[in-house]
Amino acid sequence: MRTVATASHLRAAEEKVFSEQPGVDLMSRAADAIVSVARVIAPSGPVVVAVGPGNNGGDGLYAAAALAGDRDVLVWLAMGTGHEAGLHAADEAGCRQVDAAEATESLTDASLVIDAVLGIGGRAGLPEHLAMFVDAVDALGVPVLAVDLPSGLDTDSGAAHPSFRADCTVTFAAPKPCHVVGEASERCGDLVVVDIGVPVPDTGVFVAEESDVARWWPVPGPDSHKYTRGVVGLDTGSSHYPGAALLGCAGALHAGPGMVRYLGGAPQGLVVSRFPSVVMADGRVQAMVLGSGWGDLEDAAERLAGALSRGVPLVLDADALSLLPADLPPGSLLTPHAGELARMLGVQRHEVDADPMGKAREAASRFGATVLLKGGTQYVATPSGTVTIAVRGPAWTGQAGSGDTLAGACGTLLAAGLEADRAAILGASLQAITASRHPGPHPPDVLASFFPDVIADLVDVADLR
Ligand SMILES: NC(=O)C1=CN([C@@H]2O[C@H](COP(=O)(O)OP(=O)(O)OC[C@H]3O[C@@H](n4cnc5c(N)ncnc54)[C@H](OP(=O)(O)O)[C@@H]3O)[C@@H](O)[C@H]2O)[C@@H](O)CC1
Ligand SMILES: [K+]
Repeated sequence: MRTVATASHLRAAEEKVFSEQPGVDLMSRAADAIVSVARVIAPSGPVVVAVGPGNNGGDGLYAAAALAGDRDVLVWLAMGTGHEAGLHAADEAGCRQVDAAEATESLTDASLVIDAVLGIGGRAGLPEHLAMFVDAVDALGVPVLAVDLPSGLDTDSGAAHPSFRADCTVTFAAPKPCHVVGEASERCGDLVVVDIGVPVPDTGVFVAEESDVARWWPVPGPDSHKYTRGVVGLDTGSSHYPGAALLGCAGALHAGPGMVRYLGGAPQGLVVSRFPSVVMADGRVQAMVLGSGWGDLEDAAERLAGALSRGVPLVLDADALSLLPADLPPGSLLTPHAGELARMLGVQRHEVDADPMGKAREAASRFGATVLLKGGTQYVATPSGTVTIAVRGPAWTGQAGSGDTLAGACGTLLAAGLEADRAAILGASLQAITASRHPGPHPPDVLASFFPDVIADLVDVADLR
């Protein structure tokens, strides 16, 4: 996992470095990293560097100077001025300064555009002349390497302001919110996080990576059997929504449980004919999943009370989220989407949309349980206040039933003994990674059927480390 830091976190950390190590040259370290990545993306050919007035531009100018040793480098002062010492270095190294028209014309031959206009000091959006340049870059498909972040984005949010669209972003010390949440994260391309000697501040916000999923996945050992691997009970679905039972079972089974018991109100024959390994008899379970596809079941409160009396961690999804008891069993997980979270907190949906991380954290604190806020960006908030953003996937998973399979998968992971936050991070990330590796409009149960291959591949790679 990586810590996510805001612009002000980073500024405070950088100031500390400057006060403790006067004269330290962070900019040249940043420039070295940009040059290394630029050479990988575009080993030869002319480079156009769009430069802004601040230190982000300074990074770009020193990188331009280094690249000019063996290729044509054109420098465009996109805001009219640039970092003085960096500009001197670029001039000395033979970079050619161009105006907006020449920068745009030169795109036809360019192998790479380096966006060093604005970084963490930038205000969101782009002036008209830069927006036109970005349109030209996009139209010609020239690869873009963004320095720190694609200029135009707001460092601290996922909002889709007019901005560069990078193929790769080289950022320093830690990912910022714009790299990992919302539509902004889609503009960053591949993210390379470089250590330039600025210590990563403790923010309590993290982003999960595929390697975390691989390392934390509960792989059975030589002496494992079905009860040690974990038995998950599903009280999901109903006669009105029998499909939810199948979707929950699909998610739970394909995440690798020791056993799935189906204890809900959908026709048992339906479940067993589709999933013959699912056991219909009640008995011992190590975790329960409740609520998906309940609709307005008359005995919902009794069902929840019965599950609570087992004293095992619960995944409470969908309709069970409107019945939250005062005391949830330790290790329980709530899996609302934004609308459900708004209802849980008694606020409007737009308030959740405006501050999804804050609202997920508020709910975790209020209900004393881990909260997985589902959506394009998935937040896992714990009662202690930490928030982890799950691995992001394509929007193919935005469809009815995805939440039911996800709740099933999280139930399997809780039954395996994982803490609720790990179970949520792994379940949500697994679904996203699977959708990335098997893109297309697969229904949620079909997508879940690819989980085993993806898990096996992830775990195999982890074994080799
Ligand atoms: N600190 C360090 O040690 C290190 C920092 N590093 C690098 O520095 C970057 C941060 O540098 P920074 O603080 O100079 O801010 P930066 O993003 O270059 O922009 C500020 C300038 O842009 C202007 N401006 C802003 N928005 C605008 C707009 N929409 N339209 C037009 N103008 C706009 C703004 O003008 P003002 O607001 O003052 O009017 C100001 O002149 C960071 O991202 C990283 O790349 C690395 O070298 C590692 C070491
Ligand atoms: K930039």
